[in-house]
Amino acid sequence: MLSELTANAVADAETRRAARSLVDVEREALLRPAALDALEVLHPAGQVKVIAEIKRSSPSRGALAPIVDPAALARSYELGGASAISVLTEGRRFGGSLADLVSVRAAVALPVLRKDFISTAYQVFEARAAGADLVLLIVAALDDDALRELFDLIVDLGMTPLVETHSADELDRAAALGARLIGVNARDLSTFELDRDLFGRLADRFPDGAVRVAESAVQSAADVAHYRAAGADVVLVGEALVTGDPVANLRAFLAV
Ligand SMILES: O=C(O)c1ccccc1NCC(=O)[C@H](O)[C@H](O)COP(=O)(O)O
Repeated sequence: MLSELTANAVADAETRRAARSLVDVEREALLRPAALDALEVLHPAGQVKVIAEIKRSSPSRGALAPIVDPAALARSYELGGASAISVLTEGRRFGGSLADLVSVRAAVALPVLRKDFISTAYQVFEARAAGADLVLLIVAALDDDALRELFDLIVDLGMTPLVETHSADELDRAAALGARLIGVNARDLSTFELDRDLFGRLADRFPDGAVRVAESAVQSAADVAHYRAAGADVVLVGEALVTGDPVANLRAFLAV
């Protein structure tokens, strides 16, 4: 599933590239105002922080919510106390787009994450051109050379890589990169199985000084408390926010 999602994302980026060349996208990326400092915003604090996700549908759950106005949802997230917004820009299985990211960027003052299956420099330049401050890199989808190249490009463009892992070996690879914002996704991206305890089992392997992000499987404040007790600085939440009351849920999560 992960290799299919990544291959589809590359094919879709190639289609966009036929209309908008790498040179054009690079120019747009370099003309953008500087990215927000997501590491400063997500820095560990006395309270857990939330990255709130715009997620219309998913391979594991199908349609989740008919989000007609992602900018309005992002403003609700900001009102509810989210520290950053994740925008799923993958179109085929998640129903997202770069247009969603552009409208969210214009609507909020928070850092915005491009959440997609990134494996080419073109996709990174697209992210910055659309106004992203953070870009997701999924360790399982990239070999070490690609991971290094994309990580360095994201940093060179002034953005922050969120390096996503799902095993001890992947966490070690993220640490070797020098990643300072590292996620452990409870969801196995190939089988869709959820393991809320994975974060806790890997928590000791995070490098010193890294911001620890627990991704996926938050349905309630109790789940946030579970991740927090295991050492999470930040939780990344999608489904529970798009299917429930985003402001009320965020406030409940932040009260943990
Ligand atoms: O959500 C999926 O079904 C999925 C399947 C395959 C690859 C990625 C997938 N989701 C991306 C994410 O990691 C989540 O959207 C994100 O962590 C939020 O998860 P949740 O709060 O459980 O919606």
